[in-house]
Amino acid sequence: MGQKRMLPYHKILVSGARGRLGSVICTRLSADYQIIEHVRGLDLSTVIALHQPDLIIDVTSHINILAHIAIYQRHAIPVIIGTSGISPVDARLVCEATPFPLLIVPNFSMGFKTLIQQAVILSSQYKVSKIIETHHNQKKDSPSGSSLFLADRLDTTIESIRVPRYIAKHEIQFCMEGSLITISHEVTDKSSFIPGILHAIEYISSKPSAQIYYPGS
Ligand SMILES: NC(=O)C1=CN([C@@H]2O[C@H](COP(=O)(O)OP(=O)(O)OC[C@H]3O[C@@H](n4cnc5c(N)ncnc54)[C@H](OP(=O)(O)O)[C@@H]3O)[C@@H](O)[C@H]2O)C=CC1
Ligand SMILES: O=C(O)C1=N[C@H](C(=O)O)C[C@H](O)C1
Repeated sequence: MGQKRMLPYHKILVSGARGRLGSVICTRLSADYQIIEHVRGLDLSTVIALHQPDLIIDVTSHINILAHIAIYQRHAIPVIIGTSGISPVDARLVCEATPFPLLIVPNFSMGFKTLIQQAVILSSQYKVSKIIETHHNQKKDSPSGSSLFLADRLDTTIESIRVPRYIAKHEIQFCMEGSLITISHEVTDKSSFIPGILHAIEYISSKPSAQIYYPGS
């Protein structure tokens, strides 16, 4: 009979628990972890002090994320930030000022890391033309968080497109003598974020320093 694997955490607080991504995370993680739901209107610091989670996942909004991070820094509990809208400059400042495990994860989809790796290789041979990011029209921030980090890495511009009933796509165009090369990563099912979230939970349990993190091999 196989032994049950020891889980790295017991009690996970999910801020943004009732949102599109938060609800998928809570459903999946509730099989293995005790989930504390933090929703708008509840004082975040009070909820943390009351429930003493051993890990926090934030999937809320670009408007409040820096204020939430300041609260996490006061409580010094390991935290995974999936919320977009943090600029690469702010992300680096947050990491420098955080002496405990904090992961800023611009994109939980495992394939996104491959997109970055391939883009970096191509950018050494071709001129990067632009990034095009396409998302569902309920998305509140623009450009997407992932495209901000891509643009920072590739030193290029971003075009944003919003479409009803869409999930997410990031494309990078490279140009060469009268032709274009385009590479892209598209999320076709929100469940594709879950393996990356599990990967991030495993990784943060190894107590890394605060960092920008892309799940995947
Ligand atoms: N890293 C990644 O791979 C991914 C990141 N994201 C990012 O995650 C975030 C959430 O996305 P999504 O679930 O689609 O968005 P939703 O708007 O569906 O969900 C966000 C949830 O957070 C709540 N919320 C907003 N502000 C606060 C606050 N101050 N305190 C507590 N709860 C709050 C919202 O409540 P209310 O409805 O009342 O506003 C809502 O329930 C976005 O920044 C998005 O870009 C999304 C997908 C993948
Ligand atoms: O809001 C979304 O949906 C997504 N947000 C993230 C971003 O802004 O980069 C990641 C993914 O593209 C889905």
